[in-house]
Parts: sequence; C-alpha cells; structure tokens
Amino acid sequence: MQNPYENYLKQLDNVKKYIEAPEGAFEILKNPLRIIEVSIPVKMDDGSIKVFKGWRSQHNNALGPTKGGIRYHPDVTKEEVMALSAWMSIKNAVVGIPYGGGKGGIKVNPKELSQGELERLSRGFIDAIYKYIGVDQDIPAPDVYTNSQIMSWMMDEYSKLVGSYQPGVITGKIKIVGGSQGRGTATARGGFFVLREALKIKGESFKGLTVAVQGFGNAGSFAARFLSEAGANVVAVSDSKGGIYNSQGLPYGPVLEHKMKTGTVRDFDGARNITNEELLELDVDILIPAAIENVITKENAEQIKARYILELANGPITPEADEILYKKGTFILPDVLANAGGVTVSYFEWVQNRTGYYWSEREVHEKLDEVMTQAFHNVYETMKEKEVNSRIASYIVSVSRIIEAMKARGWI
Ligand SMILES: NC(=O)C1=CN([C@@H]2O[C@H](COP(=O)(O)OP(=O)(O)OC[C@H]3O[C@@H](n4cnc5c(N)ncnc54)[C@H](O)[C@@H]3O)[C@@H](O)[C@H]2O)C=CC1
Ligand SMILES: O=C(O)CCC(=O)C(=O)O
Repeated sequence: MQNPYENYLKQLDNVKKYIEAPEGAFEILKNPLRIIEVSIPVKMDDGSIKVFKGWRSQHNNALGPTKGGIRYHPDVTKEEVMALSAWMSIKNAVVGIPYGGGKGGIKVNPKELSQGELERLSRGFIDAIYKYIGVDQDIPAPDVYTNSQIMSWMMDEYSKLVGSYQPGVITGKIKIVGGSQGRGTATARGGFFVLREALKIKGESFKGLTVAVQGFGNAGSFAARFLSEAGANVVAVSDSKGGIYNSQGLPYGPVLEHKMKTGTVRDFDGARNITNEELLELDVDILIPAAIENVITKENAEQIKARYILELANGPITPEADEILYKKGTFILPDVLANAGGVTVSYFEWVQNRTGYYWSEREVHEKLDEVMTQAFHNVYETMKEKEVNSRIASYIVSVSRIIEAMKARGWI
C-alpha cells in the first residue's frame, strides 16, 4: 500500500506557499511529537499467549490535548497510525475544536477473537499506554473495528489504574458510562451537513441524486440512511467482502438486516453483486468512500464518474488522484472536513464528562450542525479567496490555526 504518511507530507507541502510561517513551523508539523510502540500479551481462551503489536501516535498538541480514534485491523502499520494522527491535527483545527491530533492502532483481526480475548486485548493496550494518555493529555475514541463497548472497557481500565473515575479520558463510550447522545451517528451526520451546504452552493438538493457508499460500517451505513431519508437514491453499498448494486435503489432497513444476519451486504435479494473497485467507478452523482485509505489512486481516478465525493474515510484519495479529480471538476469534500462530525461529538462528550451535565440528543445535533456548517463555509470562503481546491483550503484554515497556537506558545 502507498505509505499514507508520505501522502500527508505531500498534502502539507502543497499548502506551504500559501502560509507565511517562521522557519521550523512546517518541520514541527512533519514529525509526530511522540510515537508509542507497544507489545500486548494476551491470554487466549485456549490458554496460549499471543502477543499483539500496537501504536499510539501523538502528532501535535499546540491547540490542546491530542485526540483521535483507535483502529483494530490486521493491516495496521506504524506509518498508517502516524498519518491518521497527523490528519487528526488538521481535522480538529479545521472545525475549531481545542485539540491536537492523535491516533492509535493494534495489528489484529478482531473478528477472530472471542469477546473475552477482545476485552483482555483492549485492557492490555490501556495498561501499556496509560501513562501517556489522560483527560488533558491524549483522548482516544473509536475508529475502524472498534466500538462503544471497547471504549467503555478502556475507560474502566484507565480509571482503575489511576484510582478514580475518569469518563473524559475516552470518548465514544456506552451512554450509561458517560457516552454522548448522537456520537454513534455523528460522523455520517456531520458529513451529511457539509454535503448539504455544498449542494446548496451548487443550486442542487439531495432529491433524486444517486449515491454509492463504500464501507457499510459506522460511517457508511448511517450516511446511506441519512441520504436516503433526504430523498437521494442509494444505488450501491459495500463492505470488506464486496458490494451490491441496484439502479432503482437499495432499501436501507432490509440491507442492514441482511448484513446483521449474514455478516455482509453481498447476496442481497434484488441486487447484483459487484466488487469494491466497480462500486467506485459507477455512474453516480455522489460517491462516499467510507472504509479505508488509498482506494482512489492515479490508476482509477480517470474512471471516477461521481460529481461529488464525500470522504468519510480518512485518506481514501491519494495526492496523485486528487490532481486528476480536481482537474475534472469533481467537488471533493475532503476527509479533514467531511468526517469531522465524529470527533466534534467526541468533543461534546468530553465537555459533558468534565462538567457532569448531559445534553439532549436535539442539542447535540444542533450544535454539530452549527460547527460543521461554519467549518464548511470557512473552507469555501478560503477556496474562493485563494483560488485553491477544497483540500488545500482546508489545510490553509487548519495549518494557520496550529501555527498561530505554536507562535502564541513560543514554540516558533
Ligand atoms: N467511527 C468514526 O467516528 C470515524 C471514522 N472515520 C473513518 O471512517 C472509515 C470507516 O470507519 P468506521 O465506519 O468507523 O469503521 P467500521 O469498522 O464501523 O466500518 C468499516 C467498514 O468498512 C468495511 N471495509 C473494511 N475494509 C474494506 C475494504 N478493503 N473495502 C471495502 N470496505 C471495507 C468494513 O466491512 C465495514 O463495513 C475509516 O476510514 C475511519 O477512519 C472517520 C471519522 C470518524
Ligand atoms: O472521535 C474521535 O476522537 C476521533 C475519531 C477519529 O478517529 C477520526 O476522526 O478519524
């Protein structure tokens, strides 16, 4: 796989000429402040011991404690975690929440573990990194193949280690232990809000637009639901095993039920099976990559027909593919803006945990709408003012804020 950290460095480089910064500012942003690498021994159900590799990368903390999810995936690498942590720094600054960027990962296929093994692995990771995280230091959350149960175990383990209840150390928890209303749907909802604003600017509405979604997990499945509810026609969805297509549209509820029952969206009655590669090249109005990095590359970018791409996944388009798509006039809602709804509601959860006062679901949705709409328009204004594409504009907004904080703190 193309090294995602190299992609981040290229994206950072693209923004340099638009920002006046003292020597060294970009040098700091090129290097994560700290990368923790751990080995996690886990007692398996059969009595054997297995050792798993894990990382936590804390990229930059000028704007506040580092924040970002933890991924469980068999292909996770240190470089991937570093890239994801850097993108978190950019993302948190784009939406203006008081955090730096961090991210974690464990090289594991969680589908091969029992619940007990998964719990011991999750607690083991916290045992290994707890000295480096904290409510004011670094705050993990869910990402690919992790969920609210795993976050709740992690919060419990941390609280036991430090000897006091610390709900604010991890976000994305189960509600009864401090999880926020609306966190489960927040990534997709935030994406929906920025896409709504982009369509408004282009004088369009969701009604009748066709949509393909790659990845039917937390981000992708709720996106399919929200867009369907708004009148769009979701014609294709996929997961790691492949996808399905019906030009007349796919019914959200039955597809979800089928996925719950069989473990995949494949072989859904009334739809044709397609590959993940085919899904990306469908003739649709809106494409939503919501799975993994580097799926749109210079090899397939010319074949992408969608007019809008909403990047709910982190890093789905390589810098080379970006150039091709922007030249073609594709309206890209870049990851650091499009999927920032998740971390924004994580921020709301952290605020609620710290004050001990919990908000209604309506309040969470309204505040999320406000943050995402504002962030979209800041980026859009920058696009017009500097005559740059949406990714460069997002980086200009964000990197300027991080540099301002580094200056104020006397780092540069
Ligand atoms: N969960 C969150 O709060 C946020 C997630 N994201 C990003 O959204 C993306 C998806 O994350 P989640 O929905 O949370 O994960 P998830 O674990 O809930 O779902 C991932 C989905 O992607 C599918 N998938 C995995 N590998 C695939 C492949 N090679 N091709 C096609 N599909 C594949 C899985 O089958 C699953 O349906 C990731 O890039 C993640 O970093 C971004 C912001 C926040
Ligand atoms: O909710 C969070 O803190 C982070 C979510 C995340 O990992 C992401 O935005 O990629």
